[in-house]
Amino acid sequence: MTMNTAGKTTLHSVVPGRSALQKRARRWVIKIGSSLLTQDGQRLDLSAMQNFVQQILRLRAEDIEVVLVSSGSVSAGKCHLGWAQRMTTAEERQAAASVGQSALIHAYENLLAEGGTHCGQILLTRDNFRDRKRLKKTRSAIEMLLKMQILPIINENDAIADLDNALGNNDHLAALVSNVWHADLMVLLTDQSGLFTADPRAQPDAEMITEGIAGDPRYERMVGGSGGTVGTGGMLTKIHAATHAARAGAATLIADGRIPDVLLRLHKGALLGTFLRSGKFDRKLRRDAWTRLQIHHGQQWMIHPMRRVKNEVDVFCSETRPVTAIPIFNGR
Ligand SMILES: Nc1ncnc2c1ncn2[C@@H]1O[C@H](COP(=O)(O)OP(=O)(O)O)[C@@H](O)[C@H]1O
Ligand SMILES: N[C@@H](CCC(=O)OP(=O)(O)O)C(=O)O
Repeated sequence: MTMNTAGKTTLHSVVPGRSALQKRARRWVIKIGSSLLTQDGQRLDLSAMQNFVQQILRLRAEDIEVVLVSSGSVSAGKCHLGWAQRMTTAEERQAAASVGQSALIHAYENLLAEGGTHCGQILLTRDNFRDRKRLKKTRSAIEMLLKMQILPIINENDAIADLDNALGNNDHLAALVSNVWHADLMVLLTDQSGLFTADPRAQPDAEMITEGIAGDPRYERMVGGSGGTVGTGGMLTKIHAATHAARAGAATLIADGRIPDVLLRLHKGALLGTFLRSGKFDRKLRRDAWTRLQIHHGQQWMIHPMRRVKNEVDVFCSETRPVTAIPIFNGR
């Protein structure tokens, strides 16, 4: 913050830090990858699922709306069918997804019932995002469930997806859902701490990126494929998803879902994982969010209205001596 001789206070940086953004995000899309939901890519890991469900219920108790995008149907189906071998045809994958999806949703429903609530399953393909009418239908399905305090659990409809309508991975699906539903934050939970400068399985000395801008072209050169046997897209689909979600203003967090209470800690502003800002959201914040400034005059704090000039905030003060100013975000 600087002050010129005319007694004009200019606040140069009005975009809050990631911690503040995490605390303020009210609409979360949370995507959980197969590697976190299954034990070694085999049967569903019910205790891990219970842990995620409990965290989501606690977020909801804090007035956060949550939409869950859950992978796991193909792995669960393979296990149910006793298929140890690798699937070779698209039809086998479809069958595994069909069987596994019902097991997956049954497990979620049982876990949510313990918390006195339900889930609503929504299975989508690319077709559901093709035109305005179908987009509206997708959004209204999500919103109705939320209004009824039911947790929407979304997956790709792999049982019927074909070359024309397949999305291919749930990172992409989570980004589409974030855009349709106007999420503030998309959390991609995976089996690594975040995005590293190289695949940490191949390069153990790679460093984690803690914060950046979604769409930064340097990230594409850092990622390798999926490291495990169950995940599909690796980090590449996650950074593409972040770029996509950012277009509608959602920030993305890529974090390790095995960290105890990871979602709750993120909500408290903890600096875990990789935070990828949406440039669009930042611009919107500069434009809309700061409504007044609290300014320290002598012994008193006073509220000043403010004036915006381009992307900066100007405040006229009656006094010429330096002041301390705290921006007020949307009235808070
Ligand atoms: N630059 C990178 N940073 C972190 N992980 C990476 C990177 N490049 C590739 N990966 C791999 O991506 C994997 C996570 O993606 P994936 O297996 O598809 O998980 P999920 O099932 O959670 O979507 C990691 O286990 C890791 O080996
Ligand atoms: N729709 C598929 C998951 C596809 C997918 O993106 O998997 P992952 O990389 O583990 O998140 C399933 O339910 O098995």
